[in-house]
Amino acid sequence: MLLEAIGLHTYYGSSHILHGVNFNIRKGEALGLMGRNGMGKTTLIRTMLGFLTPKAGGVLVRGQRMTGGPTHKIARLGIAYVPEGRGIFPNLTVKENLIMAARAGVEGQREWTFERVMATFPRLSERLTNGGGQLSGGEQQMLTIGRALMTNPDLLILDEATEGLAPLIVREIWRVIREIRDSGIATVVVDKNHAAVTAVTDRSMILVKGQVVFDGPSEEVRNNPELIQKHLGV
Ligand SMILES: Nc1ncnc2c1ncn2[C@@H]1O[C@H](COP(=O)(O)OP(=O)(O)OP(=O)(O)O)[C@@H](O)[C@H]1O
Repeated sequence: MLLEAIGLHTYYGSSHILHGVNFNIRKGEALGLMGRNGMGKTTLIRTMLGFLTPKAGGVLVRGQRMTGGPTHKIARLGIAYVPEGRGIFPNLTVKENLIMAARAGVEGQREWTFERVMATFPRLSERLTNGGGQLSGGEQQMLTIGRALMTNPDLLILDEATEGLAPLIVREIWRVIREIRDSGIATVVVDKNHAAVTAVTDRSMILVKGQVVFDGPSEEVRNNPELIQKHLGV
């Protein structure tokens, strides 16, 4: 198992957000994490990455106990995170942003090179000498994903990667997510678009008020309009 959470209870101050959440993902698996606003998706991710320490429950990364972090050690175990909003260096060029992030994966793999990232994001290859801060929102999102890929992760976690972007860019991001999945990197995709999520993932989880109400094949979500209406519908 790449990443596993057992019985997580996470709080912000006195608000109890996660109520005994179990989570797991294995190598190469593509998992959709869904639920309406405020149901705890980001809190779950942030707890598993060590940014938050749960009051009860545990986090295992590659079978090692990593509850509460440290986050940099979890990242070094091959877990890359693309947070909501963006994480780039605005004063560095696109090329510098990418090169700075480069490293071999946990098993020494270097499949995601600068050249491969360029081939995946042709748009970025036209902006190499631009500062990160000069890019459009969509391009910044691509650069954030590109930086994550440069670390040759075994698991990539994408939190609302398409949020607020133009339709054309959104389509391109979904294409890239598919490509990443097909390259064998495990992915956790958090997104409001359940049709798109279930189309690119094998398995889906649905959170309601900090509890897992569904964990099963994405196909089952796709074919169950009632489930969608009840837990995901607007
Ligand atoms: N830093 C914080 N301090 C206090 N409460 C918070 C904090 N961050 C989130 N919350 C609350 O925790 C709950 C879960 O939020 P979370 O961001 O995990 O939900 P989410 O499912 O990711 O939704 P969204 O799609 O809105 O990001 C919400 O009620 C939110 O208001």
